[in-house]
Amino acid sequence: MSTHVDFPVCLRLQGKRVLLVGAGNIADERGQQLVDAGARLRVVAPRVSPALRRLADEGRLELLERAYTLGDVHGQQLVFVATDDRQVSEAVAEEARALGVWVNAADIPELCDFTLPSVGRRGPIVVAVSTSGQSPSLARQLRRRFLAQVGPGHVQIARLSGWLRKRLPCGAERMRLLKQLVEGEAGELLARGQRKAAWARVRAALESFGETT
Ligand SMILES: C[C@@]1(CC(=O)O)C2=NC(=C\c3[nH]c(c(CCC(=O)O)c3CC(=O)O)Cc3[nH]c(c(CC(=O)O)c3CCC(=O)O)/C=C3\N/C(=C\2)[C@@H](CCC(=O)O)[C@]3(C)CC(=O)O)/[C@H]1CCC(=O)O
Ligand SMILES: NC(=O)c1ccc[n+]([C@@H]2O[C@H](COP(=O)([O-])OP(=O)(O)OC[C@H]3O[C@@H](n4cnc5c(N)ncnc54)[C@H](O)[C@@H]3O)[C@@H](O)[C@H]2O)c1
Repeated sequence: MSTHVDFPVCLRLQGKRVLLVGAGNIADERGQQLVDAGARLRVVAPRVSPALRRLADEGRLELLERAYTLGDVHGQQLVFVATDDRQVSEAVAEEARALGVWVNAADIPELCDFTLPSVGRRGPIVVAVSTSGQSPSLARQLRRRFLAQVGPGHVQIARLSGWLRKRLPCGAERMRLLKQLVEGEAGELLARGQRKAAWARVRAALESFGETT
């Protein structure tokens, strides 16, 4: 039995050049997620799903309606392949590897430099479950279960924390305050949906911000 474990990262794809080869069922969701993440996406495929065509019409991705050809990976920073032709996936992965560009081939682990976890989102919170390639079905089931535990209060805490970290100078005092926001009373109140009471606690904490530094 394989003992390897995959290493999780969260990529910041804003403005990055990403190639997606294939534009069918699987590519559909990938394309949407990549565009949402701000990637400069180029899609290459002879058959194109209506959703990907719509994104192209809206100018959110570049569409090349033709088969993959050697050279397509050149200049790209990340590559996804989701075709129904194993030989094409192999050719794309080979070109990517020759150029040192990371590649994911849907459902073909041996061609993957990275795999995709099962992902769910609530605002800025991302729940991602990987089974290191052992059971994608289990990854999906666990992801659904974990995501159900993330409530609107958690999203508010994350957003509030993000807002505060932009405005308060970093340092021990800010760290204490932001930790308190999650672990203390304000966090509990927000998680229970008691926004007004939570805000009162946050305001009080903000008023005393800096007093102990
Ligand atoms: C999580 C998810 C993300 C995504 O694709 O977006 C994803 N597969 C999903 C679903 C899914 N895929 C498959 C089934 C059928 C049941 C089953 O096999 O369990 C289901 C379940 C379903 O469809 O319900 C078949 C399958 N998948 C792979 C193989 C090849 C092999 O195992 O050798 C085969 C057999 C093909 C065959 O038999 O021919 C391989 C991979 N699939 C991965 C990711 C990577 C490892 C993830 C991990 O570490 O857990 C990895 C290694 C490479 C990659 O694709 O990146 C997505 C969940 C979407 C969601 O959350 O809704
Ligand atoms: N991860 C998952 O959850 C999952 C589930 C089902 C299937 N799959 C696998 O994903 C792959 C794609 O499945 P699908 O349902 O999206 O297939 P699909 O038939 O809907 O789409 C295939 C796409 O590949 C394109 N293509 C074919 N030859 C090409 C070439 N030479 N150059 C560029 N593009 C080319 C087609 O134009 C089409 O857009 C299959 O290998 C399938 O086994 C993955």
